[in-house]
Amino acid sequence: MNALAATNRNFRLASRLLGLDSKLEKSLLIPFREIKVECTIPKDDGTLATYVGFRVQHDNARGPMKGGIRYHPEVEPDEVNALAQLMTWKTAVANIPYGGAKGGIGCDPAELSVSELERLTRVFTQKIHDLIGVQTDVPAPDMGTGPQTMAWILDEYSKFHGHSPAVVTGKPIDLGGSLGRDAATGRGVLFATEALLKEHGKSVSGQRFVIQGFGNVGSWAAQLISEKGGIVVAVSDITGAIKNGNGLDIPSLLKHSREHRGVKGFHGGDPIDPKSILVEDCDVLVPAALGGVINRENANEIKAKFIVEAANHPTDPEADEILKKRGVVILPDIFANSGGVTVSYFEWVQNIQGFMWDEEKVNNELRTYMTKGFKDVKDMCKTHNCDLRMGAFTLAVNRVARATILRGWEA
Ligand SMILES: NC(=O)C1=CN([C@@H]2O[C@H](COP(=O)(O)OP(=O)(O)OC[C@H]3O[C@@H](n4cnc5c(N)ncnc54)[C@H](OP(=O)(O)O)[C@@H]3O)[C@@H](O)[C@H]2O)C=CC1
Ligand SMILES: O=C(O)CCC(=O)C(=O)O
Repeated sequence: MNALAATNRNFRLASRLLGLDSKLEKSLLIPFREIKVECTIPKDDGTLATYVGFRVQHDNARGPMKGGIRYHPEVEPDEVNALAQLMTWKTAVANIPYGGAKGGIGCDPAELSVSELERLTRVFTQKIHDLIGVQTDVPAPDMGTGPQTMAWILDEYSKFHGHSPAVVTGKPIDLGGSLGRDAATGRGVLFATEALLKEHGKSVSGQRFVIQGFGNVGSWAAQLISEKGGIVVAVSDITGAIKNGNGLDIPSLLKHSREHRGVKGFHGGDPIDPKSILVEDCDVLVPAALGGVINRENANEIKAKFIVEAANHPTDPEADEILKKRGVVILPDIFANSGGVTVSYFEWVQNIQGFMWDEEKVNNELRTYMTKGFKDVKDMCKTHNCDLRMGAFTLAVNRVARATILRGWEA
């Protein structure tokens, strides 16, 4: 099942649990706007190259649409649509005043030079600048993008609209970024995991973790989990996978990964087949890379008791069913990785206020939001006698439906 079909299915299940009117259901599913643009840039060697960029704005009933921009070879319209819809539900679970959007460019950032990436980002921004804005649609980083990408978008957007730091989040601190945003998704994953484990009479300390992906989210999650006494026994990225049953030394692995552009070759563990990372023995599995990686091919082999979805839609519905029957507890993406967009919200608030918070305030507020989010999800699980994914979906869909009804349908 592709990402969009899977996301639509989860939405429809939640809608049925809530007893939503079928017309409202349909209206909540259809995106507000889908943008597709062709971005042609001169490469460093003088030849021209064309890339296709997307921005899907899913829903704005609760506020400006919000979501990352992904640079990855597999970016395609259905997936961007699914990710945009997930952002609508994620901002609603977090209870921050946003709707949902997502964007992406089909490209391999590892094969582009820094100046090619800058040209591509600027052309993309030129094509969408009229459709994004501080109160309309606020992009942020996702896979393959980061603070530098946001700085280029900010600069290009500001040429048309005047200096507008709040038009993107996840910016460099020197351009109005928030302290704590870089680590926020990983820190949110830690807070979410703490809340989940506490519910089961456990703590992070002493639990064995496996993490797929060692980019922004995976590497921060690994660092913060290990600082809390969690034992990270295996990690993978695109270059390979490594394992150490006694726990990987995460600070050394981070240093190695920065110096060698990947985890491959790290001497503090044994290399393993990256394909086996998800089925390695552990207590908590943290997928923090691509979508759809947990599916019917591997769901029966997964050893973890808990799955914390740091990536977006890592688990497809067939795997969800298999894992549920096997008693594996899944903390869904729209709650587990909401720390990133929550601190993006704090960044936007700081930009609008023109006042910078210290990092302690950012992290404390994040903990408050994540703790409240977990309680709200659990309350919905009780109300609807459902699992955590449906708890999160019913919470979100109900909030967005209420806002939509309150705003009215008059033309
Ligand atoms: N950044 C954010 O704030 C948020 C991100 N997310 C989600 O988290 C996930 C990761 O995003 P982010 O950390 O930002 O992205 P990054 O680009 O920073 O990192 C992605 C990581 O995944 C690795 N990777 C890519 N393909 C594979 C593969 N086939 N097997 C194993 N590892 C792979 C990459 O390896 P390499 O570096 O070697 O290419 C890299 O380590 C995505 O699903 C994203 O949507 C969710 C919420 C917020
Ligand atoms: O920080 C943001 O605005 C969005 C991050 C994002 O794309 C996500 O949560 O998937």
